[in-house]
Amino acid sequence: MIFDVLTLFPEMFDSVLSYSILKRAIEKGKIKVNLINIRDFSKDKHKRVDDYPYGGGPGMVMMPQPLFDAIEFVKSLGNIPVYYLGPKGKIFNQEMAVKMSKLERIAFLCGHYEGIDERVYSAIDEEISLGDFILTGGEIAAMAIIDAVTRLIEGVLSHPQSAIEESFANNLLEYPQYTRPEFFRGMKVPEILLSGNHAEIAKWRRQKSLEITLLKRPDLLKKAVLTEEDKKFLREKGFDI
Ligand SMILES: C[S@@+](CC[C@H](N)C(=O)[O-])C[C@H]1O[C@@H](n2cnc3c(N)ncnc32)[C@H](O)[C@@H]1O
Repeated sequence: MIFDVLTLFPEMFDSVLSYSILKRAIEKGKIKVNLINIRDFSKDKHKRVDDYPYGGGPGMVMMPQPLFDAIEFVKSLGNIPVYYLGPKGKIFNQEMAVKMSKLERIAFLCGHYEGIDERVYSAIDEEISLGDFILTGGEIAAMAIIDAVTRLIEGVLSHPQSAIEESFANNLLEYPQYTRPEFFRGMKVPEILLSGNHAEIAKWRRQKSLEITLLKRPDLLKKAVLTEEDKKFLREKGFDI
């Protein structure tokens, strides 16, 4: 899968792409991150990409010309959806990550300063937000999304089961995980996990997953695919289903 990233700060991506799963995904040829510097598209003799907002107000706004040209360059490479990363967009989630992971190529436009000239919205496909807060630029949001999507691409994780069991995969939060030692500061690993009884462990994990989701994110349960046994368990815990 190819990610095209339109940014004023391509160097910001260096460290994130040089470690762990993203590094290995690049080495294995599973993903390619094509960093495109928006400044290269500026027709201004000083390579300016921002200007003062009409009507006054603080900060600078990214000018339409370099952004339109950069987006049109990406579009000339193929049928590539261009997502603007901005706080007014649909909030990113695992379902969107799964959909994106099935695409061959996708582009992200990272804003900066006070954001982009409103007319640029006519050139993008959709705006995606990382959450209800303001970032300095879209770069960190693009990195987060690239990371979440890459994990879902076949052959990227050495244990593909991880992506299936992780939180949000089925609109349930993941069950609790433990590792060595068995005892730590008076806290003991649940006995069932030491039993070697895989069927009972699977049952315990499923119930814990339901319990944690009920406690921390009951909103997710409405979208989760639940068995009759799950529903019975949740009813016993007082959930109206
Ligand atoms: C400082 S923000 C501009 C915020 C803008 N003035 C507003 O109030 O909506 C600069 C850039 O950061 C990015 N950004 C900020 N918050 C974001 C979020 N929650 N998700 C994704 N990108 C975000 C956008 O690309 C935006 O153009």
